[in-house]
Amino acid sequence: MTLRIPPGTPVLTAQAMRDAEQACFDKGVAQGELMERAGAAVAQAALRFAMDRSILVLAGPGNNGGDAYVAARLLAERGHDVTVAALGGKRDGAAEEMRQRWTGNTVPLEQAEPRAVLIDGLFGTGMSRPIEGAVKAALHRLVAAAQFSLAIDLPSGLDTDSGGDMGAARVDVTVALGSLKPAHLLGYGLERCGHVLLADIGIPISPEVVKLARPRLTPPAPDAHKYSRGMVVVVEGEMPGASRLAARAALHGGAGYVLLAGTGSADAGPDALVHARVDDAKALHDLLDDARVGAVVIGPGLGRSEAARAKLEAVLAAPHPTVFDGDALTLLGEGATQCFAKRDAVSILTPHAGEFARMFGKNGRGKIERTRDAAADCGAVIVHKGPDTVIGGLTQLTVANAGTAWLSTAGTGDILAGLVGARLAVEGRCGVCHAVWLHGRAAELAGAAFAADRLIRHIPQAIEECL
Ligand SMILES: NC(=O)C1=CN([C@@H]2O[C@H](COP(=O)(O)OP(=O)(O)OC[C@H]3O[C@@H](n4cnc5c(N)ncnc54)[C@H](O)[C@@H]3O)[C@@H](O)[C@H]2O)[C@@H](O)CC1
Ligand SMILES: [K+]
Repeated sequence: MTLRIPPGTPVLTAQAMRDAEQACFDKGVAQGELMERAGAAVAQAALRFAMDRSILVLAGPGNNGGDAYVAARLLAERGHDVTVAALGGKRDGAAEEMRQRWTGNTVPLEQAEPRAVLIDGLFGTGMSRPIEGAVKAALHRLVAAAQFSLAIDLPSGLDTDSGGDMGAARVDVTVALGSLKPAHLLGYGLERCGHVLLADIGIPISPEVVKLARPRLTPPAPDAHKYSRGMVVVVEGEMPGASRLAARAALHGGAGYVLLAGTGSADAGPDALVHARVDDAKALHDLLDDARVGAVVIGPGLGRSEAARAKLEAVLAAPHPTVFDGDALTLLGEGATQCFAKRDAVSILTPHAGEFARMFGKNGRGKIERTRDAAADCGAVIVHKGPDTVIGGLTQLTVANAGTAWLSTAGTGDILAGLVGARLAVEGRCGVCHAVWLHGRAAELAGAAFAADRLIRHIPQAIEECL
């Protein structure tokens, strides 16, 4: 049982999990065997927290309920006072076998009395519709009255692939079986799952999606110089503070040379930042005619005027890897897919939910699928920001719960754009995920109530932790 979810842990959708289980069955592992392992992992976790308190196990109609019956049996064998609150009668396959092997106290779900410890095995990855009135009421009543609650695989009432709410109650601990699911990291799941533990139940997994890992970074080579370290051009806009934040983040993010292309006024430091006067799109075009440029950042504070649009066009036409953020994304709006699909150079898009919806529309699918599809349509890397950032367009989709809620302050997105630019110039496309991790780690190091400026100071320490 893993107490802290290790870096790079696979994240499987409901279907991918079913496929992985099926591959196990095809190799001759019986369904009952997997269910025994799942129930044993749940019982092991519950034992840690239950002490000698009485336990109520909710057992639903599917295999999540089968796991619940196994856990109930194993806990009762250990001398615990266990009651099962069952939903439905006869089950199928291994779940029915486990129900029959349970010989202890059983009551119908809706008549169950609360106990100190609650184990929720009503629904897992098979949730297909919102939980209905009486069942939902019983679930919420019993979870609220328990001193400690633990969910098997997922809190019942979460949509596995989107983290959408279908009537879930918040539990203290969730034991994820076999792998993480998107709902452990996305949307409502972030709050409803409580502390997530991961139980290895021996199902081989080949992941399409992983949880963001701390990167391993390499220091500059002995013969490095400022240009070989990575040169970043940040395009200054109508709100120069935002682009300065991005430029300073790029400087602290490991780039060798950062050039702010705008008014050319060096009044607002730091002194290491190089200021180039760029009055219009033509001047920007000329500035970008430089093979040493490793990455361009455009969007923070850019504005939405015709002049801003002309600068954006100049950057789009340039051959350099580029981070498109904020106003650059808003200016493109619905035309984004077409525009990026025909761009040859590497494009990294860093939209928040609103910018993403303006470019790619809103539909009912989960954040992982929407990000993956948009990245594929654009031929770009997309960092779909939020407390549950999803990065699509690289070899593996990555989900990050990086940082803290204190990141919800003005300027932190500009800093991420600059940091992505720096890591892109230093390491190429793989640097995108690294930047997201460094940004989150810098937020942890910055502590409470920081202003965005202060976040930048913590980036070098975050980098040092990865060397
Ligand atoms: N497939 C396997 O062999 C294994 C599955 N495992 C467990 O099995 C779970 C998935 O099992 P299932 O696919 O059977 O699905 P679930 O047990 O999550 O639930 C499916 C059942 O609930 C019903 N249902 C769905 N939504 C409902 C609603 N709103 N109201 C009332 N009934 C509803 C369905 O009709 C079906 O009978 C995993 O989360 C995990 O706990 C583990 O035991 C490991 C092995
Ligand atoms: K559950």
